[in-house]
Amino acid sequence: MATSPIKGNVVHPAKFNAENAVSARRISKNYGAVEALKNLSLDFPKGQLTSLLGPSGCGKTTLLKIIAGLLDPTSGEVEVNGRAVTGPGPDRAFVFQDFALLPWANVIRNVAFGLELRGVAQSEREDIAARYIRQVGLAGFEKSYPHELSGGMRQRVGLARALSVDAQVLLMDEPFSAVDEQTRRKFQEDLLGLVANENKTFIFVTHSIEEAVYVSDQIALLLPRPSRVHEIIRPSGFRDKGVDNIRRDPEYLDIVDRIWASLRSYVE
Ligand SMILES: Nc1ncnc2c1ncn2[C@@H]1O[C@H](COP(=O)(O)OP(=O)(O)OP(=O)(O)O)[C@@H](O)[C@H]1O
Repeated sequence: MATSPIKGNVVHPAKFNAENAVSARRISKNYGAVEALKNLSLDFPKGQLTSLLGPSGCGKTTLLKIIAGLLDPTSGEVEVNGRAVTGPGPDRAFVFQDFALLPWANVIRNVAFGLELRGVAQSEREDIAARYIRQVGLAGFEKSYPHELSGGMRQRVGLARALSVDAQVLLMDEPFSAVDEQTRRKFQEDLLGLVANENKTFIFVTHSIEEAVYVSDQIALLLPRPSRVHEIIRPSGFRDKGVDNIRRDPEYLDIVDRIWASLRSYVE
């Protein structure tokens, strides 16, 4: 198992030395006879975005749910800021693939829902929700209902809800898979802005190699089931070159190729 950064990438020293917000240690997870994860260890640096990338069914969602505290590992443990995870907690927020919005509640109530569950007073939670609704580009839609919104807008509501509870760790399970390509690219750009400005730790599951390379400070390549970390890649050289230049940057293209070379054996 190689868990060192791929040689040849320029690693931003400040980012490389960052402390870890989340550490998964020797995680195994069996579903009956199915071994999903086996002895998987991975650190998630604070304030950075780590993507989990790997063949379908390798256990990415399982790992995310274990970190969220929604699922117990068969063995091993997860620490968030040095404290062992024993269940869901306010330090982590989950952005679901299917948005998980309340159909009977308008946008502001949906965004404020996490705060409502935490007992925050209505005027305060609506102020906070309104701020994040603006931040994700949904100003003017506060009173709309989920069925009146496009898939991309619903995804933004889910993101605003996760941001508004002010969790330090955001867990995102293929958050952009249900939207069209243009919307997806815009989300990816916006996500880079959030990572830069919000000082939160993002853990991001995606099937897309290009998406992982575009948005990530760190990419963990997982092996097929029973899964563990095959390789850790830290793209860094193109991060400051502007969102429009990333996709034609030689380092970006090189990393995309190398990941594909690594993963293609599992799909052939
Ligand atoms: N509740 C469950 N009961 C039994 N097996 C399960 C359960 N949940 C997941 N699995 C199995 O565990 C393995 C890992 O599943 P998981 O959903 O974590 O993978 P994934 O990498 O997220 O998949 P994908 O990329 O297709 O979304 C798969 O083989 C899956 O069939």
